[in-house]
Amino acid sequence: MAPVPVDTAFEAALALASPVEGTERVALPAAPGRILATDSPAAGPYPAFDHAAVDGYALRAADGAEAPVVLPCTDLSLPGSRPAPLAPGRAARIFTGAPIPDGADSVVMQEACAAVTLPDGTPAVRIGTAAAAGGNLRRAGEDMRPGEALLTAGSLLDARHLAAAAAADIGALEVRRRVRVAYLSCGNELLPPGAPAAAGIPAARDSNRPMLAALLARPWIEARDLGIQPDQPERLQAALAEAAGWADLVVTSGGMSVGETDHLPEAVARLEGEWAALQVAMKPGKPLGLGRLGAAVLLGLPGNPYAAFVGAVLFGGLVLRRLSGQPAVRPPGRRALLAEAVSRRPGRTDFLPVALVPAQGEGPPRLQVLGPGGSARLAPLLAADGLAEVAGDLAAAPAGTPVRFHSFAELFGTG
Ligand SMILES: Nc1nc2c(c(=O)[nH]1)N[C@H]1C(S)=C(S)[C@@H](COP(=O)(O)OP(=O)(O)OC[C@H]3O[C@@H](n4cnc5c(N)ncnc54)[C@H](O)[C@@H]3O)O[C@H]1N2
Ligand code: MOO
Repeated sequence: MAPVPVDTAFEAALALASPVEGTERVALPAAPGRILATDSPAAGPYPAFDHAAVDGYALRAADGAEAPVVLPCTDLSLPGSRPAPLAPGRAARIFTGAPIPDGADSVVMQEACAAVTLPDGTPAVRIGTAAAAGGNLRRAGEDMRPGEALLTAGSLLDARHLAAAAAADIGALEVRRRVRVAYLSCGNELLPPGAPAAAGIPAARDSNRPMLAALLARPWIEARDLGIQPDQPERLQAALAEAAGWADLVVTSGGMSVGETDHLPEAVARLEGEWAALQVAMKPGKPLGLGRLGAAVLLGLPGNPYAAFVGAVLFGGLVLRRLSGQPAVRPPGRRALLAEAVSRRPGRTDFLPVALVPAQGEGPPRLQVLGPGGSARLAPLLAADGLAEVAGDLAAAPAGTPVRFHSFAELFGTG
């Protein structure tokens, strides 16, 4: 089969997924990290009422237009109380956040005022600077108005959304149900870290499940670990059937290649699922399985740990975003330049672990490629800031070659 370009593989992955149906209403404390299901307008005005922006004195601007002026001041407005209407020609002591008394339309900061006493003993204030209409006060609804568009469906709810929702008197939000993801590793040679190996049998530590568990540890995802499956079609079939009965997405790693021990395609076929074993023109991550089992999307990642990581963040991330109802587009990255030459042949798109070189002046960020390449290498990732995508059609990649830089924040969906 001819290798498919990376963009074709992204499109094929996207075409398999559609947003999960089902929503739930959650109170704000349970909403962070969930995906908003419906556009949510402001429920109340923010600010909720006209209030003072500073500690000082409320008055009619007209009464303080020409400073200095002394105004009787016997009224008080405290936060959390309702002040009496303010009579003309008078001032009211007011504190930050307290309601503006009816009649007042200006606040003068206390630093520009002095408390004085009139000859008859009445408390008064000497206003030292001219008052401006609307000065030092915040009007109800000047930031958000009830009914006005506020939160957009598909948003991953973070601190900004929560602050705005609460301020606009939204107590609960309609979010999409969690995306259910089941994942497993394939391979007789695999053992979990720390598990004792059988005497004399070389064992490889399963790093792909912990990697996937970490990527899936998001509030909008419900993940189920289906363990390590041996290279036996029946066992794989049983695990996949269990996964597909529950999950929206099933992710496997290993068993994707062409050897006799690679049983995944057969297990999917026996379950009457669809399965396309793509050869993607990328390095690493050439073998990629895309399919469907019942209602679940199937994503088959290569076993090699770096290849599995790249496939998981690129294709897994895209499918997950689509399933979750978030905007889902091919990871865009941003334009950056290779700081040094990379040896390559035209044909496959490279995904390389890179570190941002500290900026020197203007221009796109420059990237240092880390460690020797190889689809099984993990150590170079540890010092990386993201992945560089070197376009497949480039015959060579000298220093200064423009690439797409995918930050880990972008790839992990946290940026
Ligand atoms: N004759 C060919 N052989 C291979 C080809 C090919 O085109 N022709 N492609 C190579 C490429 S590229 C890749 S990538 C791998 C993909 O193989 P599989 O997906 O079938 O993966 P395995 O064979 O099961 O394992 C490969 C490698 O990775 C280790 N592994 C597997 N799972 C895990 C895990 N969960 N945690 C850590 N390490 C894992 C496994 O022990 C092997 O070392 O095929 C090439 N071969
Ligand atoms: O495509 Mo494989 O992932 O190079 O090792």
